[in-house]
Amino acid sequence: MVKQTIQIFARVKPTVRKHQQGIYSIDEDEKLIPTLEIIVPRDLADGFVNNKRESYKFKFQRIFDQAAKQEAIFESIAKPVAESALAGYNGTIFAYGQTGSGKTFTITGGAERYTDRGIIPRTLSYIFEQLQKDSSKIYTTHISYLEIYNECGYDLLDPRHEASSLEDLPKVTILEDTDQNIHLKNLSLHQATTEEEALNLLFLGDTNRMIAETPMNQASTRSHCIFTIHLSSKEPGSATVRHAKLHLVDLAGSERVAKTGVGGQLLTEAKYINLSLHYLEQVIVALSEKHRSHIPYRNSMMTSVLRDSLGGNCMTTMIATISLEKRNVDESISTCRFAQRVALIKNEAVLNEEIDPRLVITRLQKEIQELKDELAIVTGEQRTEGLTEAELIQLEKLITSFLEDQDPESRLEVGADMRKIHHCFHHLKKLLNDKKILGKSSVSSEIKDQDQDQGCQYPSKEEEYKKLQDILKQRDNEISILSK
Ligand SMILES: Nc1ncnc2c1ncn2[C@@H]1O[C@H](COP(=O)(O)OP(=O)(O)OP(=O)(O)O)[C@@H](O)[C@H]1O
Repeated sequence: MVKQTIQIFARVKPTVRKHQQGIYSIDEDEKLIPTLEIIVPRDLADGFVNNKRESYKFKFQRIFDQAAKQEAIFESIAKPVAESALAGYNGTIFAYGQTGSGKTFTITGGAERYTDRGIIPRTLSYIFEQLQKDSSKIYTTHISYLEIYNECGYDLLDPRHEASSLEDLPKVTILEDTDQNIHLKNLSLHQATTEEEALNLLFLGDTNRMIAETPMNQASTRSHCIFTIHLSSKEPGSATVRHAKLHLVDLAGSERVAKTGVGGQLLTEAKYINLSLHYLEQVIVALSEKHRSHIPYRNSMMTSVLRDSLGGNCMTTMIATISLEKRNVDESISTCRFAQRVALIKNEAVLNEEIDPRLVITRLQKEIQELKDELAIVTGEQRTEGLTEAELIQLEKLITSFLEDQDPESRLEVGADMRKIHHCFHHLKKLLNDKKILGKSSVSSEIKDQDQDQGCQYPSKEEEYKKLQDILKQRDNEISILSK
């Protein structure tokens, strides 16, 4: 078991104006815990952030400044989580921040340049590279991609390409079993055997997400997206299987409704988004308080789906995306505050190992068969039904490879089944009678036949015996003459 608090990282989005001096500073040396200091400009101090303080300090595991490359983000944040998932631990990486602060850029990446690839494609690439290297295990990878919009779940991997709005996609609902495990009904799981197949699924999901996006529903801003890599592994011949889920989550914009000042449909959306992020906050507050027995996971779909990631069996990482333009200072401060609370949550990740009942059944069936065979030999009770066509072919293959094997120690292993043993003897006899073998073994009789044709006579056993007796008698006579 690995006990760990949720790891928090901050990423500052590049500003349009190159020098946003005086708004923030990063101190990497302060007792070795990196600190982000946000300085509220004087003209804002009495405004949005209605507070006398001018400077706010927040601690993070690491802070990535504007120039940070996608590669560095992957190496420091996502790679360790992917490694744990490969070892059998659940993992979650979620990006949290206001609209436009770089959540999608960080999680999925930018479309313009290859180097802008985000955490999802890089993680897929890394995972498949590792799977290729490790031949000691058999791995299976499945992908699912869920979008949550206004408290409804949608399957983004619907392959029909018929969705013109989000509502056309299959609706995903939550089911809870008696052990309080969450199941997502209608969320399709797709096997990916190569990086390319997995990337195609990501592309399909992002396309469905874009198609379903209307001006009123700018999906990336107003919905939560959860891309999940389901990994399972087992050693050849073993019935123990390890499972791990790796959630890569792009949350909706975290800005507050009051400030956005929207109306109508957008207000409804903002209310929902706000509500689900509010519920996320409630869960996080409840988890960070000691002795809280009830955690309100069930209040929203997102917290239900991410239940294990928050205070459960998971290694979780949060990336606070921050836009430090003057007008975004107050939102950035609330993002950082949220992150500080998240950092208090303790998770306990366990190795998700289980015995696959199907593999156990197959192994036991084989064992039963072997025991039955042995018992039949011991008791003399033999199986009488004929061997199947497949069994006969298999036996003949075994005989051929046994005969071809140059190793004098090689054995013909057919198990303790008398039917198979008999068949082997029959087959060997047939081979012996085969022309080729007969040809070799009849050489001596052919020579004998030829000699007889030429008038040669071979002595019988009696004649040979008499001849030897004569020689013995002759030798005795010779010895007695010599001794005189
Ligand atoms: N680190 C970065 N480097 C370069 N461009 C960035 C970076 N972060 C964000 N951007 C750009 O800023 C814009 C907004 O970013 P993005 O869409 O990722 O924000 P978001 O937080 O996901 O917003 P939303 O809540 O609307 O989904 C995009 O054009 C993106 O390419």
